[in-house]
Amino acid sequence: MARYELVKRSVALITLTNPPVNALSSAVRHAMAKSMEQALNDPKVTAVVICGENGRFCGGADIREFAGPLRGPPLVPLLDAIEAGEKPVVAAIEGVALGGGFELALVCHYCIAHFKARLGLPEVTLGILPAAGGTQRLPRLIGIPAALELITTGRHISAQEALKLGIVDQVTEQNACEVAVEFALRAVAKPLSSRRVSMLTTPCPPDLDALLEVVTMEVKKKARGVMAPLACIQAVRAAATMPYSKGIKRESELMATLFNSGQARALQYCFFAQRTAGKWTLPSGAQWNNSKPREIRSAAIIGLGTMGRGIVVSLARAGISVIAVESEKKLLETGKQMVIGMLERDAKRRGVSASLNLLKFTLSLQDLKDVDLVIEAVFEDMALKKRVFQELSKVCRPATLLCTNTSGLDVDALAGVTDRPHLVVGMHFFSPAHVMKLLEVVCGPRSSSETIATAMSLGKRMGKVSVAVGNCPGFVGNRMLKPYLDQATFLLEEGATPEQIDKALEDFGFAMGVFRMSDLAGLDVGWRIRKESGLTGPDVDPKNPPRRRHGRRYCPIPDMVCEQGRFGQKTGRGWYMYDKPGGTNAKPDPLIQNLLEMYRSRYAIQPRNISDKEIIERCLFALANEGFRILEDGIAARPEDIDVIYLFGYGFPRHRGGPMFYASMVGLERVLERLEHYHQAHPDVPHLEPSPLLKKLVACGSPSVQTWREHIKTMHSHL
Ligand SMILES: CCC/C=C/C(=O)SCCNC(=O)CCNC(=O)[C@H](O)C(C)(C)COP(=O)([O-])OP(=O)([O-])OC[C@H]1O[C@@H](n2cnc3c(N)ncnc32)[C@H](O)[C@@H]1OP(=O)([O-])[O-]
Repeated sequence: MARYELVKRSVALITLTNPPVNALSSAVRHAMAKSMEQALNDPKVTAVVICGENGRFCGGADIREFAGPLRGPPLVPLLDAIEAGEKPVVAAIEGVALGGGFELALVCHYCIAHFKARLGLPEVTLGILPAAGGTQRLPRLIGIPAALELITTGRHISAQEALKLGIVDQVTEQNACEVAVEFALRAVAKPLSSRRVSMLTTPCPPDLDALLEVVTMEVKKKARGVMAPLACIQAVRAAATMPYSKGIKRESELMATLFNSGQARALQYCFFAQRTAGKWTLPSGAQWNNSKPREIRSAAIIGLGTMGRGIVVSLARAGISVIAVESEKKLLETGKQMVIGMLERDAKRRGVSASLNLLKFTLSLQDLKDVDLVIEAVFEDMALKKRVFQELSKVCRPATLLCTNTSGLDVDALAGVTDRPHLVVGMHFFSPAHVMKLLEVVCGPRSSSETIATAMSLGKRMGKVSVAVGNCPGFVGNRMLKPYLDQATFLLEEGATPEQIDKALEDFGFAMGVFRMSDLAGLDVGWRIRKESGLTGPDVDPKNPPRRRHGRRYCPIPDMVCEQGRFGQKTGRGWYMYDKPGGTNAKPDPLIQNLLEMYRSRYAIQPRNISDKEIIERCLFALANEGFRILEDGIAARPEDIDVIYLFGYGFPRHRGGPMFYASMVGLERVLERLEHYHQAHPDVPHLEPSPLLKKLVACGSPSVQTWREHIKTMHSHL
C-alpha cells in the first residue's frame, strides 16, 4: 500500500501503491504513517519524497470506504504530522492529485508536478468538502477568491495553472519523481517554517463579506438546493477569520453535517453509477471486457439538421474523418457553414486548431462506399429511414456499420431492410449533440456484440457517457418521459398552472421545469409523433377533443396549444410567452390561463389547489414506476443505467441521484403506497399502477438500489 526505499543514500522515497488511483484507503494511510515515522526517525534520511505508483500521485480518499465506519488512522493528524516534520518533504505529482491527494500535496513542503498532471479538490461533487485541511490551507496559499473558486466548483486545474497560482514549485516534462529527489537534496537544511502552509496568514481581501455574498448567490443560482458548496464557503470563511487550529475544527464540523447527508450519498452513488454504466453486458455473456470494438477511422453522417450537425462536430473533435451527406445543395451549403462555424468556435474556446481538414461534404451516397461507419440522422420518419438504410446496404462495403440516430423508432425494423442486420445499432444522441454528454446505444436483437462494443467505444471517444439499452418505443429515456409529461398535463387539467408545476420541479432541483423544457425543445415534435401514432389528427373534434384515447386518459391541451401555432421558444409562444421568436425569457401568458379556464369549464372540471408535494410525487413516482417496468422488461440492465440516462440526458438533479435512486431514498414502500393512492384516484391512468417489480422489491424488504438486479428475473432481456 506504500513502498519505502532509500534513494541517493539519504532520501526516503515513499510510493503509494493502491491501484488504480492510489486512493488513500485505511491500509494506505496506515502504511504512510509507518513510512513517515521511519523516515523521520532514521538519521540517514535527510529528506522525503512522496509519489504514486503507475504515474498517478493520488486520487484522494477511498470513496468506497465512505459507506462504512472509519477504520485506520484518520487523515488530518497524519497530514499535520507530515507538515510539522523537521525534514523537507517533496510531493512528486504525476497523473492526478485530487481531493485528499491534493491535500497531501499541500502539506508537503515542496511540490513538483509533471506537465500533464491535473490537480483539484472535487469533494464538492461528491457532496462533501475537502476536510483534510484543504479548506484551511488552500486559501492561505493562494488567497480567498482563487481558493473559493476551486473548492466550490471542484474544477481540475493543469500543472501550469497550479504553478501560476503558487500551488506547485516546479513543472517538469521529465520523470517528476526523479526531479523531486534532486529537488529534495537541494532543500535539505533550508528553513521550513515558511513552507508550512497552515502557519501562513490568509491574505484577506478588505471586502470579504461582500465577496462571500457574491459567491454564495452564484452558487445558489447554479446549484439550487445543493448543500456542499455553501458549506465550502463557510469553511473558507473560517480560514480567513480564524487561526488554523480553530479553522480545522470548523471544517470538521461542517464535514460532519454533510458526510451522512442524503445529498452526499446521492452524489457518491452518481460517481459509481457513471462508471458502472460503461460496463455493458448481454445475456449471451458478451460484455464490455470480452468484446473487441472495431477501430473507426472514418464515418459518415446522413442529414445535416440540428442533430446531424452536432454529431459531425463530435466526430471531428474526436479526430475521425467525416463525410456529411445532404439531399439538396442548399441544405448542404447551410449545414456546411454551420458545422464549420461550430467547429471553429469550439476550437477557439479550447485553444486548439479546428479540425476542418477531416470534413467532406457531399450530395452523393456513392461517396460512402469506403467508410467504416455511417450514422443516419434524417427526419424521424420510419419510411424515410428505411429507404436510407436500403440505399446504404447497396452502397457501403459489406463490413460498414450502419447506425441510426433515432429517438425512439424500432432499430430492428431498420436492421431488417439491410443486408447486415448484425451490423446495425441505434445511436441516440441528445440535442445539441456536440454539447450533451449522453448517448443511448440501442442494441437490436440482431446487433452483434462487436457492433455494440464499437458504438460504445465510439461514444467514449467522443467524450460521451454511453449507456447500452434495449430496443422498444422510446428506449429508456423517452419511454420514461411519457408518463412524466402526462402527469404534468393532467395536473394542468386538474387546476395547476405551467408556472406552478415548473417551480415545484425547479425547487426540487431540475434546471428547468417540464413546460419550460418543452418550450425549449419545441412542442411540434411531440405533436407530430402523437399525430403519427393516431392519438390526434383531423378526425378529432377540435372544439371538443375527447379526454380518452386508446382506452386511457388523454390530455388534449398540448395539441390545442400547437393548433394555435405555439411551438415554444422558436415561435415566441408556447406554454409561456417570450419577447420574440427564439427568445429565452419565459413569462406566464394570460392566453394560456384563459385556455386552461375555458377548457376546465367546457369539461366541468372543478379546479382544485394542488400542492407542490403532489406535483413532485405524481411526476416523479410515475417516472420511476416506468423505470421499474423498463428493468422488468430487460430494456435497461440495472437501475444505475436509468439514473445515468436521466442525469446526463434529462437534467435530473445530480444531488438526488436519478429517478431510481431517488425512489430508493424516499423509500420504496412509500413510493408504492403513493402510487396505489394516485392510481385509485385515477384508475384510467395505467402508468400510475405500481409495477410488479416495485411490489416485489417492497415485499423483499426494499433492498438497496445496488442489489435490485438480483431480484429482477427477466424472462428475456432486450439487451
Ligand atoms: C477526510 C476526507 C477528505 C478527502 C476526501 C476525498 O479525497 S474524496 C475523493 C476525491 N477524489 C475524487 O473525487 C477523484 C475521483 N476519481 C476521479 O475523478 C477519476 O477516477 C480519476 C480522474 C482519478 C481517474 O479517471 P479514469 O477515467 O482514469 O478512471 P475511472 O474514473 O474510470 O476510475 C478507475 C477506477 O478507480 C475507481 N476510483 C477512482 N477514484 C476513486 C476514489 N477516490 N476512491 C475509490 N475508487 C476510486 C473508480 O471507481 C474506477 O473503479 P472501477 O470502475 O474500475 O471498479
